[in-house]
Amino acid sequence: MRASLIQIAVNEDETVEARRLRAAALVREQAGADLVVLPELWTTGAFAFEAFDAAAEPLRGPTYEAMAEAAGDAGVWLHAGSVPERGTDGRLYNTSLVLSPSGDLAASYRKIHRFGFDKGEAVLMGAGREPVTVRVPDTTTLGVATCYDLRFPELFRSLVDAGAEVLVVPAGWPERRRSHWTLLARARAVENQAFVLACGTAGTHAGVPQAGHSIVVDPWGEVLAEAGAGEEVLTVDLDTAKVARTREQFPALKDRVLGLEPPRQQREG
Ligand SMILES: NC(=O)CCC(=O)C(=O)O
Repeated sequence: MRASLIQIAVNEDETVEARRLRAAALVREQAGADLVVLPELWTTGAFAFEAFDAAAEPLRGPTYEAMAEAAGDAGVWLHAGSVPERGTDGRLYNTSLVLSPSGDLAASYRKIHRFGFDKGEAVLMGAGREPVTVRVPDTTTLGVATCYDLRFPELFRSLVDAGAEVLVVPAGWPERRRSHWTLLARARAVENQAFVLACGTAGTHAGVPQAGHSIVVDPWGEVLAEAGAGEEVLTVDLDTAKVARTREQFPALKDRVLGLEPPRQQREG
């Protein structure tokens, strides 16, 4: 499977509409890839909280339309990153879109773990409740997660339990915590014996410099490719059969012990 991660720059001197056109052109340039990935909330920037409301769109809104056309022209599966979705309940959600080469909406995923503690996304957006996998015919099963989700291993385990072999993580991760990004991407790959494709943004928006450094990790935890800090397309050929080989040769996933008792508190002294 050839995967291309588009680490697009999100800067405030570019309008949402201009960036959408640029992203569509970048997707078209990836013809020949099997899977193309864009980052989290790349229309506004993940930290541009004040922009979410004005840029919010329905699931099949302008970003879906533009990306469906681009995926169709390129003949690729497209994880179009996430958009600020205005749900039919009127709430905002951080929603990822996965499109087939014919432009159909193959899957959507509302980010489960919202970032910001008691500020920003955590208060402005609703939380998703459902982990999502999507089958890419003739190749593999993708498990999807978004940015801050990377810190919650139980979500990834549920994706693996549902058959995921390639974990796709669009993000808008800040430079300030870049060491966590790399470490967590590798940890999720090793513990789940799966590929991790983690696609971040470049540039600076809302005063938050972005880490870039999109990364592709194999099921053994080896880094197959890593981007720099600027706008870049990272293209990697994945030997997807390596997932089954790794799980067979080092069957740690089979040694899981489920349904543990609650921790017993030892009496001190
Ligand atoms: N957009 C995000 O989810 C940011 C996550 C983040 O900055 C962190 O986990 O650290």
